[in-house]
Amino acid sequence: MAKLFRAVILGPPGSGKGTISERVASSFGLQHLSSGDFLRENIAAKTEAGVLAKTYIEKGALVPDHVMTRLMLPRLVEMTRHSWLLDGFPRTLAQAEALNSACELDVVISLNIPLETLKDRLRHRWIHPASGRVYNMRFNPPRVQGVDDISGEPLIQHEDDKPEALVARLRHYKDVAKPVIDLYRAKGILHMFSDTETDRIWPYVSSLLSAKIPTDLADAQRATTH
Ligand SMILES: Nc1nc2c(ncn2[C@@H]2O[C@H](COP(=O)(O)OP(=O)(O)O)[C@@H](O)[C@H]2O)c(=O)[nH]1
Ligand SMILES: Nc1ccn([C@@H]2O[C@H](COP(=O)(O)OP(=O)(O)O)[C@@H](O)[C@H]2O)c(=O)n1
Repeated sequence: MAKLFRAVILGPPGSGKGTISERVASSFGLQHLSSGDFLRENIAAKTEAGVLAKTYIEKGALVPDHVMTRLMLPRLVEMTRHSWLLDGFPRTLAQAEALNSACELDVVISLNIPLETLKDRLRHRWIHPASGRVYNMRFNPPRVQGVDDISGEPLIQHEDDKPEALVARLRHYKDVAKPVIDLYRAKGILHMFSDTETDRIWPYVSSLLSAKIPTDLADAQRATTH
């Protein structure tokens, strides 16, 4: 079997992790696992972890490490046979250490986006809750205002994208992320991208992954997509 590829994308809320992850998934065939989407699925399904997580997310707080790792590590075990890109997990040093003991990462992509840009984007972010599809009323608006392009269902704004929760989230992110970034830098797998536009970052991410993804894996993916 071809060697599997493991990547993580780090960045503050609104930095474009979800947007870039979707491009990675469609260009390189990696499975994209968004911890935010997975949490929202658990909240919608009222699982034990979901009910607990909801109380934190509504306050703009992080879900405790033991809840996150208990949710995510079993999900990763289900994806053992796939190459994947993790988005939103790990968020803290404790989560990064738990992930370390479960698997070895090949690449960490870190998005470094100015604070004003983040605030501006999140204010305009709307999602389709059933699918997790993300719109931005300016960057990628839906074809019909307020309505999902595919299902025709109404779009909503996350509780945690509303102004009250937003500022607390952005402030907290930096403190918590720094040791995670330092850990991956020390391991020599960190790749940092700084810009205000996803479209300018994407070509660099794409060429990094083209260089890093093992040729036999890329060949296998080409064979399945053509
Ligand atoms: N204006 C603008 N908006 C962007 C850009 N990249 C992503 N967005 C939007 O910004 C919001 C946050 O992006 P998302 O990928 O959800 O970020 P995440 O929170 O890091 O996963 C979404 O509404 C995106 O559509 C960009 O380059 N410019
Ligand atoms: N590892 C994680 C991931 C998400 N979360 C929570 O879930 C929310 C939504 O996650 P997300 O990844 O969709 O959103 P962003 O905060 O990246 O925009 C976060 O704001 C956190 O409250 C967490 O506590 N810990």
